Amino acid sequence: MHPSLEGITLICFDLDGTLVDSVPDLAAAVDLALADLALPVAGEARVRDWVGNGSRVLVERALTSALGQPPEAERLEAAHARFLHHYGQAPNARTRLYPGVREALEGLAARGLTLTLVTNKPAAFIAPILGGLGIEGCFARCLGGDSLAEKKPHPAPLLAMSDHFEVPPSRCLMVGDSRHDIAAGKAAGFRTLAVPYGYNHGEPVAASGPDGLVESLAELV
Ligand SMILES: O=C(O)COP(=O)(O)O
Ligand SMILES: [Mg+2]
Repeated sequence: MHPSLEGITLICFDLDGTLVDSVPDLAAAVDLALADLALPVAGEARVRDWVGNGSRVLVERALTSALGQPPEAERLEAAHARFLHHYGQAPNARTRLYPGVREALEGLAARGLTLTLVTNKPAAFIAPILGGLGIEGCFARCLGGDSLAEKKPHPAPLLAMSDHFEVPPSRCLMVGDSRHDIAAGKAAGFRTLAVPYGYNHGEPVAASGPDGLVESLAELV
């Protein structure tokens, strides 16, 4: 048993940058939204550093970069609506599971652990993405960035999982790629585990002080 799992019965997984490399499709939708507004496109490398705080903040960062200043509320709403439209058309065109993810999820579920998903991505995209990759059956419950009033780094969605499954936070593990996952996990009283290969605004996630770090989720099984 991996030391991070000792005493753990419930795991909350982050999605983008932890289970799936979704930046190619996120960047495509951001660029289509920018083009709709006759603004210069951003490209994958920059979008990678902007992911992590949900779709509205992603679009806000893209507009701020394109305009050289923060957007007005009306322009942000228009661009966000265009982003949601485009991303909804093809959330899975180039999105892929990271190596080891499928084996890890299946192995952990087979051991009787309760697996859940807590993403800052809008909830509407969760089922199409998990379904497209064939991993929807691994999760007992999923929450998106708009499922509750608060999203990560707030601990609310993690505590909602702990409450729902009646598992005390000390027996819960948050697994993620960004400082928002680690901060939410710490604030919820969960153990925290980081993966270094995802998106963390260009900084190493180890700087957030997770309880553990694995190069691949396959190490868990
Ligand atoms: O949509 C985002 O900004 C990030 O989503 P995540 O919480 O699954 O990493
Ligand atoms: Mg993430």
